[in-house]
Amino acid sequence: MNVAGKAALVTGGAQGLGKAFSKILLQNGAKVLFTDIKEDVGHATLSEFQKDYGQNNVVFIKADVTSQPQMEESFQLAKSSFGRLDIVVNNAGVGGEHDDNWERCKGPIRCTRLALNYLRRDKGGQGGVIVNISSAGGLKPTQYGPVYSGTKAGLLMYSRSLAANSDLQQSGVRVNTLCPSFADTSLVASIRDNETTVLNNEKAWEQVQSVGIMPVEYVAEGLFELVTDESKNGAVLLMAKATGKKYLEM
Ligand SMILES: NC(=O)C1=CN([C@@H]2O[C@H](COP(=O)(O)OP(=O)(O)OC[C@H]3O[C@@H](n4cnc5c(N)ncnc54)[C@H](O)[C@@H]3O)[C@@H](O)[C@H]2O)C=CC1
Ligand SMILES: CCCCC/C=C\C=C\C(=O)C/C=C\C/C=C\CCCC(=O)O
Repeated sequence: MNVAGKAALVTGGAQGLGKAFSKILLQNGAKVLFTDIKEDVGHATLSEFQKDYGQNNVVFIKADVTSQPQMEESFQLAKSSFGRLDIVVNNAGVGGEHDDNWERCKGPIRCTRLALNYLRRDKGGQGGVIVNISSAGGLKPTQYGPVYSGTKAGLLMYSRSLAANSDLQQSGVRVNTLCPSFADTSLVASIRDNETTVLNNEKAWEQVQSVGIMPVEYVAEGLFELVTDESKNGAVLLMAKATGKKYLEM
């Protein structure tokens, strides 16, 4: 897929990986609507992007992926702003080991289901691609983040199962999963700063340092590949500092 002139919706795009994903799409000529719950950070990112990529090529809406009505509004706004929707990146997510963090899995599923109403050719769309942001922790156990790993594994298998659906394939929609190891964002910094509820912050931070931290721009290259390479459906791309990009045969 050539993303020039295409339209994307990215959740949690105000900062971190979501900002890097939005940026690489804009740099390559796509129009991007990004959502976030952080209104001030979202508006600052919006100004930066509008200056660099054009006033009409980027839109921000304060919207929470845990809210069905707010996400319905976000999808409608993307369609009315750009006249089309081709790419959806389910990125928004939080750390933390609370029981209710199953929303980390439910939020992207909610948004994937909404996305299908806009992308499917048999629903008036033009086909397209959904990329769900899981984690390396969705593929292998993270001893200090069992709820985190469990929710990310759930999202991974949801995405793979949907991608295997023949009706969806015929309707022109691809579904891929990106599984990064640690990247340089506030989510990872919150382990170091003791601001998240992993099971043991000190030991988890030691693990982060031994595994290594990737720049967000590098992870965005993986996202871009999953969006643009039309041979990829049901693909699972693991990215880690030590091993680079690796497609998994599962
Ligand atoms: N940073 C890392 O090492 C890795 C992160 N991930 C995943 O990447 C995604 C992005 O994480 P980071 O950029 O690291 O974190 P971050 O904390 O820097 O950025 C996440 C953004 O999502 C927003 N957000 C959180 N909950 C939201 C909600 N309910 N609705 C809308 N927006 C919401 C936040 O306000 C924030 O702007 C997450 O799904 C995370 O689990 C996956 C693998 C590695
Ligand atoms: C440790 C739980 C982290 C909770 C949330 C904060 C950051 C999230 C980062 C990621 O999603 C990356 C997660 C896991 C990295 C992959 C492997 C860790 C295990 C390493 C090993 O045992 O070899």
